[in-house]
Formats: sequence, structure tokens, C-alpha cells
Amino acid sequence: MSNALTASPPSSRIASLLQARIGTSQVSPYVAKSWDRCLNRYSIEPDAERRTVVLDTASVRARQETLGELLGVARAEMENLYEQIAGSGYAVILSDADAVVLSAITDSQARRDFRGAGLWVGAVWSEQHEGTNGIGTAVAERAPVTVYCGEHFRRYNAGLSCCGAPILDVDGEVLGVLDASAASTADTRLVQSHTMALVSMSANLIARCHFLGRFRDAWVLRFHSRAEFVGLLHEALMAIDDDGNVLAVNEAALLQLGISSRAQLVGKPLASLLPLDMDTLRRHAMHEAASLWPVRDIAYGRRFFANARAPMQRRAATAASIKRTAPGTPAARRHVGGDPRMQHNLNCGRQLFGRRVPILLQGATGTGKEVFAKALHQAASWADKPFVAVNCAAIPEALIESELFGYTRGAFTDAAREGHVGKIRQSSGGTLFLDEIGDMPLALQTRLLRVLEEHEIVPLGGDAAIPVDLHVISASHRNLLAMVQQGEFREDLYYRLNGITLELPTLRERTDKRELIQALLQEDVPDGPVPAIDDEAMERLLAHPWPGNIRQLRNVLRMATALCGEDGRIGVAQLGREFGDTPPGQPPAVQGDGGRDEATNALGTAERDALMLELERMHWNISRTATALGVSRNTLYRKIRKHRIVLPG
Ligand SMILES: Nc1ncnc2c1ncn2[C@@H]1O[C@H](COP(=O)(O)OP(=O)(O)OP(=O)(O)O)[C@@H](O)[C@H]1O
Repeated sequence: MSNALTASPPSSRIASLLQARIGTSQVSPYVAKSWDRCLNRYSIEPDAERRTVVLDTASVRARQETLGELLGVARAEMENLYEQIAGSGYAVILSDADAVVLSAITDSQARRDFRGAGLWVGAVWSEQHEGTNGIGTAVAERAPVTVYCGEHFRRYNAGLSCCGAPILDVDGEVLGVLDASAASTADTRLVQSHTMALVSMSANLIARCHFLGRFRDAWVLRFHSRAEFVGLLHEALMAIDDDGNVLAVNEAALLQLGISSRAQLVGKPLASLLPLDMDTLRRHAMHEAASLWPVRDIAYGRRFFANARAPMQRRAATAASIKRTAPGTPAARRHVGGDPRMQHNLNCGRQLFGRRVPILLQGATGTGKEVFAKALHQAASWADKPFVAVNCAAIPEALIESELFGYTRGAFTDAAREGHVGKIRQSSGGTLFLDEIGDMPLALQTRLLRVLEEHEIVPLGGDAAIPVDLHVISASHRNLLAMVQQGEFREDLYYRLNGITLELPTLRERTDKRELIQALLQEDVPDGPVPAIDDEAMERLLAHPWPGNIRQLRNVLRMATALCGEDGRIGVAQLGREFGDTPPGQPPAVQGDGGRDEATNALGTAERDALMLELERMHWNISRTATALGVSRNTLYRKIRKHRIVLPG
């Protein structure tokens, strides 16, 4: 790649410059193809001002729900990936197949830079909107891509450096993209290629979990030409029905068999590809589940090593496992745990909210504030009216006002023709849940206060006040009182929202972890029995510090369920690297820079525990934790990395 290209972003003469470069060795073929699409198919003007399109919260939620179980698996893998590249200025991002960002993990210090660069949940990064970029181009090319600085088609994206890899579904279609992006980076191409390799591996791992989860109730043949690769990331997977026909294969199976399209395999009898009938496959799966056996393909006689897995759900039905309770999961029923603080919160919250007292929920991220708010709504006499959630941190500042207060027809240039009622009016009569209220801009705090005091709202561009009947629950992981004291949050609004404050305990503090683990497992297996957990695995789960709280626990359990062994049981091996082979209560193993010894001895354990306690006390605010501990922020980051503490996303 020429220096001129990496140094100078696209300019107004880009069309002719790019046209000249396409087809030369100066750009990689996929970047050239993407530029061509941007110029000739989408007619994008490279020098235009940024106008990142951002979807509203409801649309984002709907898209997240479409991904279903995959989102949990992806989130767990994103955390692993983030841990590996933390501190290097990257955000880890997940988009769906339309290149809409659905989840992101960013260092809180860099969040502003990423927002400035248009990388936030709900933003649309398709090539049509943003030109050549790591997410949109990976979708278009159906392949991993690195888009470095000036390779971005739009001039305003030239500060970005992105590595995107598609996550393919069982039919080989793009399900989403996993991406690592830096808003300002001094990384060389070499460092980038390392990041790209990690991103591709993680995307493959997510796709593999998706495949195994999707075909839980089928026979699965795993094979590879090298015995040591069976059971690992690059193994070939083939799902087979009871009649011995191929249901699906992954990309690695196509590579191993040297076949270019799934159509040549799917629907074919297994016996036409490999000399295996169903009786032989059954015998291998039942009696040799743990061993590898050689097999040659019929077409070319190439040797593979293979292993077969029987349908898990049917096998698990005979294994010791817990039966599901009645279907459906009203939020209220989810709080069955016997933790005394949660019981107090629930009793107190139900009584007061039922009498229209505004509730403020405080608790670290992932402690279940939204689930708790829904439980209060469902217990109220207005449970049949809408529960409307607004995440003030997920909506760009410029959109919060119209999202919340609505606008009238023609209120501003882009206003939809029919106007927009806004979340506050939508919730009228039901419950308005203001999540991450601490992130609401001060100017809007004033407007919200007026609505709460006067029980009426004036939409943007309108002049008539409309009455609203509000029941408000707000939540924040930040200490709102401290924000009031620092002048970052309006005191009068704080008292208006805070009829009572309920503090949700961290998962680490909860005494009902065992019940919660069982409840989460049951919720995640829609039909049939849930996997049972080995004693050792349960001990490790109970001893874990859980910085990401219930969200992290849920991710770990989803991943473990997807990776569940032949017998439908979860053992330590299914829990992931963090739970390693260290005995319960010990910190997980640390790799590299000689940290292992220090992190696993008693002093290391004590340091890790002290860090965790302080971080939790300071609601994961790095600056305040560093001040409290009397160390610099850099030192604190170094220690967080050394102990492999995962910062909540
Ligand atoms: N009691 C519960 N039972 C089952 N799942 C729960 C429970 N509480 C939380 N969860 C799960 O944990 C995850 C996080 O929950 P939730 O979004 O309510 O947390 P939060 O505190 O609002 O997080 P954030 O601060 O990031 O907004 C979700 O996947 C949710 O389904």
C-alpha cells in the first residue's frame, strides 16, 4: 500500500484517483471492489459531512432479539476478545447482517472518541451509508476485511482503523459481523494483522457455537485431516438427521472436503460422501464418543480423523437433569431468589411503586435493573399498559430530545411526515423506565423535570401541552448523589426521581447464586431438560467474582450450554478460560509478561480482591478507583490487565 494512500484521506478528486488505483496493486482487491461499489452503485460523495444514521432503541432491541441466543454467545466471546486487545484503543463491536451495531465494548475513556466517530449501538455502518468500512465491507464481501485509515471511502472516517470478520450461519449466510475498531491508532499493518487474526478466530468460534447449538438435536460428525484439530476451532462439522442425510455443514467442512458449495452436500446421504451408515455412526457415537477414528472420503480416498456426537437433547432427557417449570417467564417470577436484600427491594419496591412513588434503582451494570423494573411494572395495577424503556446512554445526545418528547409534523427538516409521539407519551398510563439516567444531558434534565412536575408535555415544534400520566422508574450504575454533589446532575430532578432508592446487590454479594444459576439455565433451554452442572463447575461459578454480574453469568452459562459435552452436563471445561484449572476461590490463570506467578500466589489473590472491591465500590469508574487506591490510571489499567479483570461493557 502506498504511503500516499494511508496518509491522505479521500479528497474531492477521489473519484478519478480511485478509479486510477482500482485494478492496480496499490489497494487490496476487496477495498478496490468496495470503492467501485461506493462510486458507481451508491454514488457516495467522499467529502460529504458526517450523517451517521442511528436506529431508535426499539428497532435495536428488535434486531437484538432476532439474533436470540447468538447474542449471548457473541457477547461472551466479545469480552474474551476485548480482554486480549484491551488497552490498545480498540472497541469490540457486533453488528447484524445489515451492519447495524447491536453491541459494543469500549474502554470508558475512549467512549467519547468512538461516539464522535459514529460507532455506537444503533448506528448503521453499511457500505451504502458509510462507504468502505470494516463492518459494511465485511458484510458485502462475506469475508474478513481490514480497512485502514485512508482506505475508508468517506473522508470523515479516515481516522478509523477497522478489522471486521463475518459470522456465518449454518447456511453460510452472514448473521453478523464482529469488528475491532480504533478511533485513533498508531498501529502498524503488522499489529493490525494480528488483531485481524484474533477477530477472525472469535468470529469462527461464535459461528461454531451457533452451529452446535442449532443442531443440538441432530447427529454431529466432526472431522479434520489432522487428528489434533478435531474438537478445536478449525474442525469440520456436519449435522446429520436420523435417516442419515446431511442437514448442514460449516465452512471448514467445505474446505476439508474440497467442495465449493453447500448445495453439493446438504440433503445428500452421508453414505454417499463417507463410508458410514447410520448404524456405524450410532455405534461410534454411543461407544466411542471420546475417541477418534479414521475414515476416507469416497470421492478421493483422503484420510480424515473423525468423532461423532449423538443428539444432545434426546440423550440429556435420560441424563440426570432438572425439568423445566411452566412455560413463559414473567419478569416478576424471575425474582425467586432467596437473597434477603433482593427480597427487601422487591417487597418495598412493589408496595411503593404501586402507590405511584418514583423509584430510583442503583446498581452496577448487569445487576438486573431493567429486569427488576419490569417486575415492578408487572406487579402494578397498570401492568396491562405499556412498559417503555429508554436507554439515555445508548441514544445519541442529538436524538434523545425527539426520542423522549416526540415532535410534531414538520418540526425540523428530517422530521417524519406524521410526527412522532415520543417515549414519554407512549408510556402514559404505563411505566416509563429511564435507564442510565445519569447520562442525560443537563439541558434535557430541565425539560424532563418540567414534565414530571406539570404532568404534561409539549412536543418539539408544537405549542399545545398534552397531559401525561406517568409512573417513572429510573436507573443508573453511576452514583447519582455523587453526580449531584459534583454539579453533573440536577439536584431537583434527583429528588423528583428518587421517591426511594433501591440498591441492587452485585452478583458477588448475592446469597442466592445457586438458585439464580439454575433459573438462568432453565430460561435458556426453551424445550426439554436443561443441562446439569458438575459439582466442581458449580463451585467455581459460586466462587467467581463476576464483575459483569448477572449479564456475565448468563453469557457464561449460554456458552457452556452451547459447548455442553456428550452427556448434556456442564463441567469446568465448558466454562471457558477464565475458570481455568485453578481451584475455586483462586484467580484465573494469567498469560504472558511473567504475571502468572504473581497473580496466582496469595499476594496476587489479595491484590485482585482489593481491586475488585474498590472497582465495585466506585461503580467501575477508573479515575475515581485510581484516586481511591492512590495509583495512576495507567497503573490501574496495567493491574486490571494483569488480573484479567473484565471491565463491564
Ligand atoms: N433475576 C433475573 N433473572 C434472570 N435473568 C436476569 C435477572 N436479572 C438480570 N438478568 C439478565 O441479566 C442481563 C442484564 O440484566 P439487565 O439489563 O436488567 O441489567 P442492568 O442492571 O439493567 O444492566 P445495565 O446497567 O447494563 O443496563 C439480562 O440478560 C437479563 O436478562
